Amino acid sequence: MSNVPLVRRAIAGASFAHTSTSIEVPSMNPVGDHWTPAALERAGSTLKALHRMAKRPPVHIIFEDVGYTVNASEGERTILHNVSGEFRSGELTCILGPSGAGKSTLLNILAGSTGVNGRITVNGQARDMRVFKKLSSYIMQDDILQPRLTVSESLKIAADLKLGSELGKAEKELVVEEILQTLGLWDHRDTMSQSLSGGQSKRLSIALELVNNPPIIFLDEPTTGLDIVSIRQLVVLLRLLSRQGRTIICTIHQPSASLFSLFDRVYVLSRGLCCYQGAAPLLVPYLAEVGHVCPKTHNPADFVLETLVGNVETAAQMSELCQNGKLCRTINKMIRDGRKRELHSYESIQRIFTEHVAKEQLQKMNFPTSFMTQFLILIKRMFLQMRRNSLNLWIQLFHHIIGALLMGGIFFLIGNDGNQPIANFKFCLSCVVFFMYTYIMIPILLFPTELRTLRREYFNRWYSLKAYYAALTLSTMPLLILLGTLFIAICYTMSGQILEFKRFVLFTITGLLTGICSEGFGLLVGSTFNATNGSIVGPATVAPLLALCCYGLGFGSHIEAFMKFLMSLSYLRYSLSGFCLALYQVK
Ligand SMILES: Nc1ncnc2c1ncn2[C@@H]1O[C@H](COP(=O)(O)OP(=O)(O)OP(=O)(O)O)[C@@H](O)[C@H]1O
Repeated sequence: MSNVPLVRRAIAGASFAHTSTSIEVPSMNPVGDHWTPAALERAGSTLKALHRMAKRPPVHIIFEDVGYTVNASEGERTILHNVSGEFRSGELTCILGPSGAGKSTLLNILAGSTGVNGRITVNGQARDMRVFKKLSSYIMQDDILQPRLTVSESLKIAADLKLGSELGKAEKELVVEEILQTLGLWDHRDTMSQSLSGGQSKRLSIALELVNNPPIIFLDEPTTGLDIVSIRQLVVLLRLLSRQGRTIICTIHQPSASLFSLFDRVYVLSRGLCCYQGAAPLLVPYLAEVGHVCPKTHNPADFVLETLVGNVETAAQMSELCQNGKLCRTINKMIRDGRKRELHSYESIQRIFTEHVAKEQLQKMNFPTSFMTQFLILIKRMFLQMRRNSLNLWIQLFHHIIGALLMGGIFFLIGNDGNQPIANFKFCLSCVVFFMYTYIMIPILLFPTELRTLRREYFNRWYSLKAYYAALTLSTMPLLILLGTLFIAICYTMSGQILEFKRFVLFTITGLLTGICSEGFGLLVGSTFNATNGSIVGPATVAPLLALCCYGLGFGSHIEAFMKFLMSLSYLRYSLSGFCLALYQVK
């Protein structure tokens, strides 16, 4: 990291544009060491460097009378009752409240969920989701990282996808280095994501979204599953990032007293009502105003939650006092800091995105990179992960070899025996069943896990679904072709079929096409159901297709029109015909 200058004073003020008196300088750095001179220099320099890279304008969100209703089994249910509030750039805000209060719902709405009443403005202008999506990142509670990529590989791929041609290769590498340093992941840059600890994984999730330097970051329960030390490290890190002008909003469960004081702004929700909004130190006096005096030795965060859970009336009372979020309690110093001076107008944000791109182009350009670039990066990532999952490859290889040997053994040399056409037909049917079940079950079992990563990356506009689907389908193709051909080569020869090149190729193509169609069907099931339900729904759905594929054998031409229609829906029927024609069609 010789290319990153050491600027000690950055931590003390230069890069902390919004430091206010109520907030102390954190006592630990993001990697958990005490603030030794070296750590100060390292954090200061990288923050400054990140700041230099930060070309995004600060963003200030105001929401007014936001209501959200869902259709539940018991009828319409209001989750948010016309709440208001504001989140400012340069501040770390936490949304606090008892379980079921509506915290995640509010966060999702602010991040872009639709079907909401009320008004949301960004820097004083009505929010344009097209622009807002490019400004914000959402880090989910149960983020799944790419398990078989190292930390730096994951970040490089994120940089390639999210920065596109905005920066050159060398600059992207510098950005990756800086982020790794800032987030305390430099020493773990060559560690596989699956081997990271909970805190490190969370930091990597943040690092991945920091690559394109979004001015707004939403985090849903970022501290869940972490120990107290990791939680503190994470919150300190979020605070440091907010100091560079970012708007950081997170939901959180019961922060400790010391952690609570690290937040600049607290937004308390209960029963879908805003009960308090403002500076963390002003919460205790506010509670006293409504008759709930927090004992000196008590954690204010615990106290407010206990008060709200234990007393149904209190939520309404507190909500009335703060006008359901319209009134905000701030410390004078925070206002005096003059956040206005660096708040760009919303038009200026739009200008940043439109200055190089014509408006019509912008409408089409939903993603930072072209379809082809996304496809190439994704397919490379998929191949790399596949290559590293050698156990999976061995299992699939053995499955195909053992399956082929069994099939060849059962139907040994029946292909050349003119007395056994039915046995040969059964051989073809067995091949249909093998390709169908093998390739349906792989995506049903594996895709639900992958789907969580896909949701995060797609929601954060890394790539289009078209590019992902194309890469996913093509990435499995080489293995399918290789293993499918190996399977057919073994059982075709063992079962004594006619050794003609054309017949063998047609037989193989039929098997491979069956596998491809089954994989597509498996993806449909895998993206709709979880692995448990999918492994019931998948086989249960293809069983009728299998029955339809041999229905009508020996009926002659007397098949009802309706059954003919149903039979035509079974892709397995075409597979069976394909196998039989390859073996029996006279040239
Ligand atoms: N689509 C939906 N249908 C029915 N109820 C819903 C729906 N979405 C959310 N809810 C309900 O709305 C309430 C608020 O949910 P939300 O996930 O926002 O709570 P939360 O404050 O984040 O809770 P927790 O801290 O436990 O995660 C909950 O009672 C939840 O059951």
